[in-house]
Amino acid sequence: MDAFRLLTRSTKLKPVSSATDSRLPSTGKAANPQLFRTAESDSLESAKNGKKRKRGAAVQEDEEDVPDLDFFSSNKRPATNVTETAATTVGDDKKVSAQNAASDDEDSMDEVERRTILNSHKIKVTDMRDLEEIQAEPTSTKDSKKKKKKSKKEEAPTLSKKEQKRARRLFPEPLLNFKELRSKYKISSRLAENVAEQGFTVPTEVQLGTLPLLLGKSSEPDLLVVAPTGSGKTLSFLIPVVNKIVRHHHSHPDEHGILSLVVAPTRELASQIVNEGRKLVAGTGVKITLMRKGMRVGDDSVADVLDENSEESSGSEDEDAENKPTKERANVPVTKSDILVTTPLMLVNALSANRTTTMATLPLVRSLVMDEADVLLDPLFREQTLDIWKACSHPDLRVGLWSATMGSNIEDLTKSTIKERLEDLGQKPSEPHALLRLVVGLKDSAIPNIDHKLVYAATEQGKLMGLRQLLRPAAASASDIRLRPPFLIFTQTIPRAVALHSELKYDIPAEAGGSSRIAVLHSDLSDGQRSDIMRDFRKGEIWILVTTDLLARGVDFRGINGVVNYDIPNSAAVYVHRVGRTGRAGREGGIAVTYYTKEDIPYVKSIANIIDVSEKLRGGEEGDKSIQKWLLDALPNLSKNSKKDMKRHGVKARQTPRLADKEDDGKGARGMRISTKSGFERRLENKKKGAIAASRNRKAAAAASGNVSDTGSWNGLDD
Ligand SMILES: Nc1ncnc2c1ncn2[C@@H]1O[C@H](COP(=O)(O)OP(=O)(O)OP(=O)(O)O)[C@@H](O)[C@H]1O
Repeated sequence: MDAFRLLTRSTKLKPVSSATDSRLPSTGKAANPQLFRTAESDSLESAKNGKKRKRGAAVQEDEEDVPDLDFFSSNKRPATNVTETAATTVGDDKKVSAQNAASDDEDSMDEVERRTILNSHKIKVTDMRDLEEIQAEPTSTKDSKKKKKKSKKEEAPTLSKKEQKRARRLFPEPLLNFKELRSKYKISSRLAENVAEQGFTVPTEVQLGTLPLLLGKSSEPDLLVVAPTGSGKTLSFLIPVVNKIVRHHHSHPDEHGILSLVVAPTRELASQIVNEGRKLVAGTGVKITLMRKGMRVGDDSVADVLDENSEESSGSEDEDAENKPTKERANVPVTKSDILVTTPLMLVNALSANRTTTMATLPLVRSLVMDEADVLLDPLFREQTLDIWKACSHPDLRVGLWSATMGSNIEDLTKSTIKERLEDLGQKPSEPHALLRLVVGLKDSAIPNIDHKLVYAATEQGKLMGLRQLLRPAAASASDIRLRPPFLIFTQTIPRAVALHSELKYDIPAEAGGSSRIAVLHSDLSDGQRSDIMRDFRKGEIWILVTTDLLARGVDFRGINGVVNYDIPNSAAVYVHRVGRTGRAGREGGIAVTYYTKEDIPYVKSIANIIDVSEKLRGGEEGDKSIQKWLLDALPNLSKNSKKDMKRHGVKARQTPRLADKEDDGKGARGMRISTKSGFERRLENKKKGAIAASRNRKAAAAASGNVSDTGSWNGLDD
């Protein structure tokens, strides 16, 4: 069914060419999910891949005879780790050999090849530690290296900032194709099969860069990753996590408990990660669970464990646990899972009996993944996230922080927390390891494969009219925006999302499915309602979803064609995440429409800048740019304090009516309000009111003079 055609009703629109159609995200996967590449790296990679394929056959044969498990038997990794080799690089990045860690076979690339590939995919890897720390690191087995390091240490103070930067830069071996996961990085064969079953053809940039770092022979680093929205970060952190657990199960068959934690800011994202994880763990013996209220997860002596499979299939365990009185809760079984995926508050509550006791520890956790790490470490979630981090008390814990945006304050916080945690523990990790940062593309920028439309709508009414044009393309001739469902509409607050949904719900014609095609999703709904709406939107039964920033981050609706910022986002980072819900995995043709009004003008510059950078990243002619230089120059800059205030509260006049009413007497807020009745209901009501008023007037007029006057009018929206 063509949703767009139905929505256009009988209006005659220019037929959309199949060429345009085929560029829509909803029409399917992109041929290549990579966002950045050059002809040079393409040919180099295919040359390497060609060579690999030939060898791959031989590797495959070998593997037939080798029992899977051998790869994971307590193999103490060689000491040629990223850290120590990074130390030898000071002042001479040509000698960077950290990258060689995974490349001691004949296939390994030389440094020029690695640089070429990494640079053309815009991948930048940096050792984040202080130079002194890099240099002071305990050495490997070789004395010569020791000597070398010592002499480098002496040289360090003389290095300029630029030289230090260069010294920190690393060029690790990239992953050329998914087969290498097995042939070169020796991941579990079942896990490799599960990856292959997903049918991906080429690794995305973030996979190409991070998987060798996390799976290579070097000591696994702590890792900060900044990579574009929709670029496949989930797979990048899940594959190593699952593989590490498979290996752990073989080396420590008696150790059971939560070995990996994945923390995400929303329930929707956490549940999506579990679904992705389930595809990867099938048949590996690894279990992955979504944290639910009432689950017991801490360092608990209760031996009674809950079988994950039965728990997942019945789906009633959490409700039961929640409803149990406290006394009985002590007997609620401990969840039996290797990977727990959770939102911060839910886990903190579970570990501290809703903040009534000190936090229990999670002593077995070896990997802590923070997805959307910048928001997890933002003031809103920071305390909870840090509590969880510190509750992971194993000295060999590795952390991964992943997002499409990451402020430098997050990097500093990460460094200090890693230090503090080890000091508090009074123990050292069994292997020294690095803290690396990997950035794909330009930090904090929007993906280049979508079209941005920044639309001045002057007033709230203007925005509503603009949106109606998108919903009913009958009037589309007035604008050049053609947004086909499915799409998302973001508002600043829950009441505005609810009101906008009511306003629009009868705008979809009955023959197109009527009001069931549009829904609203926000955090005031019950968990069940939220899951149902997510399911129906994914299934294509809901075409337009009005929501808040609850869905701005992480959620992957593969084929959505666009995003409408009905209310401007509170920050540039939120813009990057919201618009990143379209254009996933390299899909072309996604559109991001942002409306702004008079009140928004002070806040628009940061968004205009993001659009400008994204269009520059995309390349193309100067004339193709949607943000003209004069606009950028004309828009006012926002002070630091106002930015902070905006980030916290959004546009003041759009805050929830009560708060805004208090502060400005309600006048401003009224102007910014979206009616909570649908346009249809309001029209009916106004008609009725008009009819009553008209009849009253008629009676009065007739009584007075026998004339008829028509004063019945309404101030609703034009449509
Ligand atoms: N190598 C690949 N080739 C094609 N598609 C891929 C590949 N890797 C992942 N994907 C798909 O890309 C989509 C986006 O992946 P994912 O949700 O992990 O993105 P993300 O980087 O976490 O985005 P966000 O920053 O928005 O959270 C998913 O549908 C995933 O299945």
